[in-house]
Amino acid sequence: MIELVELTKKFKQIHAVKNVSMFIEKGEIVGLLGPNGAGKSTAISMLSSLMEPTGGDVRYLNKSMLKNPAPLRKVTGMVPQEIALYTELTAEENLRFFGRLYRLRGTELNKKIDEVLEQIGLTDRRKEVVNKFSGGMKRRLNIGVAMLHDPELLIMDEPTVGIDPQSRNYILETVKRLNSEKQMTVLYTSHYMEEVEYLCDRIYILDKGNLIASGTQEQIKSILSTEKTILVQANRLTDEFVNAIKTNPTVNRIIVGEMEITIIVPKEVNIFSWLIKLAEESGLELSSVNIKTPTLEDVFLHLTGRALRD
Ligand SMILES: Nc1ncnc2c1ncn2[C@@H]1O[C@H](COP(=O)(O)OP(=O)(O)OP(=O)(O)O)[C@@H](O)[C@H]1O
Repeated sequence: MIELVELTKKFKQIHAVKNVSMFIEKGEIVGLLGPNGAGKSTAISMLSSLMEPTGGDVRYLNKSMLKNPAPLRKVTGMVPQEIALYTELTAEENLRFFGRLYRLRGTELNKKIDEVLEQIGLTDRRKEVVNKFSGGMKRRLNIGVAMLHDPELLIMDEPTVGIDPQSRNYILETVKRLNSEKQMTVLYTSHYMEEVEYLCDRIYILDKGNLIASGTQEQIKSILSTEKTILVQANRLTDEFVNAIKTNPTVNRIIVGEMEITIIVPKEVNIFSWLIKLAEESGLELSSVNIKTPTLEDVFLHLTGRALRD
């Protein structure tokens, strides 16, 4: 349905997106995962023709959209990261205002407003002004605005940042529902790997403007098939303990949290008993040592040496 072909964006000093190629098939939920500043917003701004690329192409149904983006715009709903609503107006008035911009009128508009309010779970709050809404409700209304013209493709730019867990859950479930009931195609950008793991059929991982991995979750995780991840939790950590692990030649990578350490070693390496002995020698009490099944976070760590949320 949509293809990004070697898409590039350079700002003066910054090469924000470097030769990124992606495709989105009809009916898929595709994830674009990467830490802050990875280039996700820049990539989707180019995809939705809000920003001109420095190089490359955006194609919709095999036609370039760079000179004439109208066909793609018509079928795209964009949920921006920033809330774009009139806070003095009610939920319903906002939808009416934006619906008119999409040239909806009369009963068609009323019907659409009712349908969207239902989908975002704000039917009973429709008469309330937006500045009384919680962050999560504003985000839901922001999504509703993008759905007014029945888009085939919904592009969501980190739609759950800074909201309460309940609203976040609601948004994730709404995306799933729209996809399964209305066959809506979704491009979902996030730096929360668990959201992308939960929602997406296929995933692209972006870091510093580069696409560093892509495929289904299984394909991406198979990058780690030669390694395993060990999670060590302790009541406290000491430099001595951490340094000993860091300098163990069988350890490929390590990430240190406040009370836990993630260690990546080759699959065949067994450092369980060594770790326990080391903890004893360092006077640490370990609360658990577990082998984790790989997550996308582990893949990111493996590929970049950094945590996704650094
Ligand atoms: N208009 C701009 N002018 C200059 N630099 C920019 C501009 N927009 C983005 N950048 C830079 O491009 C890089 C990628 O930013 P982008 O917003 O696309 O990342 P992101 O993955 O969406 O991260 P975030 O989650 O923080 O929005 C960053 O280094 C950013 O500072």
